[in-house]
Amino acid sequence: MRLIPEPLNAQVFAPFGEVIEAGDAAPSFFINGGTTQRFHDLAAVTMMEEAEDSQGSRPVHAGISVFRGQARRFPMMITMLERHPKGSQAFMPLQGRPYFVVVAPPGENDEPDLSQLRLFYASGQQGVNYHQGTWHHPLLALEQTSDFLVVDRIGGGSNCDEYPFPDGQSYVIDTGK
Ligand SMILES: NC(=O)N[C@@H](O)C(=O)O
Ligand code: NI
Repeated sequence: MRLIPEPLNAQVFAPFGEVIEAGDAAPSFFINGGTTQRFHDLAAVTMMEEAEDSQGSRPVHAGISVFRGQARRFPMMITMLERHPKGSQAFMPLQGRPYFVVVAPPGENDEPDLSQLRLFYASGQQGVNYHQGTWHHPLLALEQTSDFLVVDRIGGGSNCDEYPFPDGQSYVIDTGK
């Protein structure tokens, strides 16, 4: 089955997370004597604490990392999704390059509802913050190797559930170029 890319905006992405974008619709105010416009609280970082029994591990914190994603080749077969049940995960492009986002809503089951699978085209000015538990495909950089600032939970316990699609069930994504 082929997934059709949809333009990304805060409304359509709301079931999956937030869009991080310094646009006209974003709440903002001026600080630093009017020299800086603060686009305020665009997304929430959520994290679950350590399990009681995790001895000696570093305290849970929101880590800031850089992901250097290699350009994917298209058309591409999507055969799995993952989720982070203990924390949110945010991606912000650092070089203004577009990327694809594949998501399915979070839920109580151990499997995503693939009937609600969505493909979004994110511009190079849009970041995404996946809600805790939102099913998503790992980073899908387009065109060229691209750097992304990533904010997610660093801490103990298992925080990455992977779901390989059942045999014979796969989805094709393409840039249409
Ligand atoms: N595994 C990892 O750190 N990256 C994924 O979570 C991803 O969403 O790219
Ligand atoms: Ni992830």
